[in-house]
Amino acid sequence: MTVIDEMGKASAKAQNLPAPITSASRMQTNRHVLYILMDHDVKGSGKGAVIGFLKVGYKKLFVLDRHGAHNEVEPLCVLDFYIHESLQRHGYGKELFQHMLQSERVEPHQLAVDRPSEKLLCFLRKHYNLKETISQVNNFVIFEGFFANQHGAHHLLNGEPGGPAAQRRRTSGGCRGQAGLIAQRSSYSRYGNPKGAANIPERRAMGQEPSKRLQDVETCLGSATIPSQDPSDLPSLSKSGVHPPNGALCSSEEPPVATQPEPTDRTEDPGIRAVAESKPSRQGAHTDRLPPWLGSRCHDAPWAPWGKQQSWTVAGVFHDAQWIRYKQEYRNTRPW
Ligand SMILES: CC(=O)SCCNC(=O)CCNC(=O)[C@H](O)C(C)(C)COP(=O)(O)OP(=O)(O)OC[C@H]1O[C@@H](n2cnc3c(N)ncnc32)[C@H](O)[C@@H]1OP(=O)(O)O
Repeated sequence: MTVIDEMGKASAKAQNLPAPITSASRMQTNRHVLYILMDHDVKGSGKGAVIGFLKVGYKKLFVLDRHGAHNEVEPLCVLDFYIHESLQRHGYGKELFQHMLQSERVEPHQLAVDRPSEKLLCFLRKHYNLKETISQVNNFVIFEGFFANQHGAHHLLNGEPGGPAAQRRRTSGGCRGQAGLIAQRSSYSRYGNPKGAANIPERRAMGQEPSKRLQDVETCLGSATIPSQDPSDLPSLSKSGVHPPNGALCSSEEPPVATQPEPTDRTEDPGIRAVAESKPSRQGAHTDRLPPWLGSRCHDAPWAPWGKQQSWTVAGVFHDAQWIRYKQEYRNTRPW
């Protein structure tokens, strides 16, 4: 947990975020999956060192297509990605990302990326030829080809085999947040407490034999270290190999993440839903100005605090333009 917290802090610092968006406590309360790249061969320590991590998870989003129409989708999203400063541009990011793609069984253009940094945009352009973005009004970035695979995404929703993130999405609340996956440079391990191990037979059942090298995270990560932020602290790191010093570097003078106000993941946004559901749908609505993405009734909403404007009822649920906009904004994991 300390290692995850420290990685989250380092990533936030690298991205100039006001607070970490990845921490062990957050991993326990959501269905995201954390891939961690580790080097076991750190000379001297015997504990291994963390090189970086990649956090992904499925999210319901409203995204615009090329015609400006809203689509409600649930893509796999890249939520946080970090390689230690001293090791960037050595190919480790690609190694980790590639492992995630294979493990989740997704193509790069099927992903949505949560407010990508300039470095990540360059990375995606270079390694996956993802250049053309489709403009959105939220902070997620999607690329040309995203809508071509919606059929595949639907399959995942309906129980087709998927990667760890898809499994976690399908897992009932009881197992929520209890399993993750560690990608190590030389071996892959599942991160989880004893209950989390319940997911392993599920992988077998889907014909995906767990690696012979599968281990409990306690044996590989529990004692691992993370390189410090300052590359100058790492004199033994070479361009060709990763050799952080022995016993390095979990120390931090910052207070623990748990004591800082954590950013809220508003994916569920129950408050917004409650407001929407408490409003009755009016009968006798206008039907002549339907938005392109909805084939249903259109209302005025004189009771709305924001005044009279268009609203729609879809499958019996009240919607208006502001609500849609609101939802888009608050589905982002980075509220700032
Ligand atoms: C949704 C999100 O998570 S947004 C946040 C993304 N994370 C960050 O910005 C944190 C800081 N950056 C990093 O941790 C890393 O640079 C990552 C994760 C983006 C990429 O990992 P790396 O190990 O550096 O990638 P890898 O070595 O496989 O590929 C290198 C390519 O990435 C891109 N890249 C990496 N660093 C930079 C940089 N400083 N400036 C511009 N492009 C960069 C380039 O395309 C580079 O290719 P090039 O060297 O030929 O120009």
